[in-house]
Amino acid sequence: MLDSNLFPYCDGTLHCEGVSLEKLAEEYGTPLFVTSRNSLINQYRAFEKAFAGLDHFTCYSVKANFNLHVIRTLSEEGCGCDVNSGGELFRALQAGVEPGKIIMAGVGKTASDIEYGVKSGIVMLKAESVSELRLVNDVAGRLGMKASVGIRVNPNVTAETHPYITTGDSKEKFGIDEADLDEVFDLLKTLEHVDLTGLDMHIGSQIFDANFYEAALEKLLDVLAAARSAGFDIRYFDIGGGFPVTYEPQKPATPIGHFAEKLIPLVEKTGTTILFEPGRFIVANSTVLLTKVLYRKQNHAGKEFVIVDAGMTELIRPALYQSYHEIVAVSQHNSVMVADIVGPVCESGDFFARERTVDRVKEGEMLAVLSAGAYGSVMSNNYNGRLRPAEVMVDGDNAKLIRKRDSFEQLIQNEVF
Ligand SMILES: Cc1ncc(COP(=O)(O)O)c(C=O)c1O
Ligand SMILES: N[C@@H](CCCC[NH3+])C(=O)O
Repeated sequence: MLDSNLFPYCDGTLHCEGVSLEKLAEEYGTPLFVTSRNSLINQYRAFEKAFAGLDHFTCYSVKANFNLHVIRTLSEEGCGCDVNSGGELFRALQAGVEPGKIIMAGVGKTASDIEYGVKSGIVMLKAESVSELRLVNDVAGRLGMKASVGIRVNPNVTAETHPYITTGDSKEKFGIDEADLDEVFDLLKTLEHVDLTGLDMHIGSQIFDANFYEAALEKLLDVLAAARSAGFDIRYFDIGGGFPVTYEPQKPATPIGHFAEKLIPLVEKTGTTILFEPGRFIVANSTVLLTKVLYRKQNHAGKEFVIVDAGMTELIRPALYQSYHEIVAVSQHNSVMVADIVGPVCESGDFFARERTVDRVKEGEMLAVLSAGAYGSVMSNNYNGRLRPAEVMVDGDNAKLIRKRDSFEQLIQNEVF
């Protein structure tokens, strides 16, 4: 749900901060992602305020939105980064984030991801299997270095969220089972190029109930005690991300302060720096996807379709997770209709909303798909020969292009023909 202070209607037109979305669509075309810089800053500060009493460091999970300007805006506020691959590490470093503020996750890191992380001197690589620990040791040994490593523990806690984004259950591929950790500690004592510095969990995304964190943390605290009694100097205790946002006004997210109240007492006496990896919480509601109504049509069954110029190629969340995104007209209307809002892609799953009451827009008018800042642009693709959209960041009355629209030439540039 948008912050109406940052996305207000002025003279009947939706704005991002001080800039009219109509004007942005005219200047940059559609589909277009428009991000409020101050929304990013406000969310980061709200997170920091909630956990202010705790010795912690926040590493924004760049997988949610890896645009260089988004990363840089947060990094200028003092935030670090959580990256999931060499490619994301490259982005974070390019955006100017210091390696000493970066941690690396990833269930399938390659030797080159690991080498890049170790060479760059990041804070901690989070290992997710025994084989990975051995590989990290080999890579670091070859480099003549010692790698700072955290173990991602799979706490076997099934957080209630969409099944595709729950990650702390033992049915999922993530992390190392608690039951295997004694063996892991024994192995680590033999690995000369690995320094176990942290423990880590991440139980999923868009989690409303803090009890799931509590249940997982209790297990991670047992692991901390076991690691210490095995002689390891654990400095980082990483709780992951997953903090929720409101997509539907009828389903408001649990406030971040509630998570802080529940979690701080559990971890404040660990004698470690607590790491957080929020992604969605920081970026989801910072961005709208602007799209133009190409056609309207009714079929004989009385169904109304609004065909827009953005689709699952720009925002795949409704197709992949049946996610709800609010949709509003950029020019205010005073009458509504029930329609399917669908994209141009040749897939029946290419819709933003079905049977939704929306403003009675006409062809050529603009819609804004809200809460498109997390897992939006980053998951966009060129299926159907679609051009990934441009992105604009607004700060007060200023708008800046932060990503150009793909071109036809880019569609074939890597093909050897
Ligand atoms: C390891 C890890 N950390 C952090 C995140 C960010 O999650 P969210 O965007 O829900 O905060 C994810 C994604 O779920 C993740 O896999
Ligand atoms: N892409 C998912 C979130 C994935 C979280 C990454 N582990 C979404 O849009 O909700």
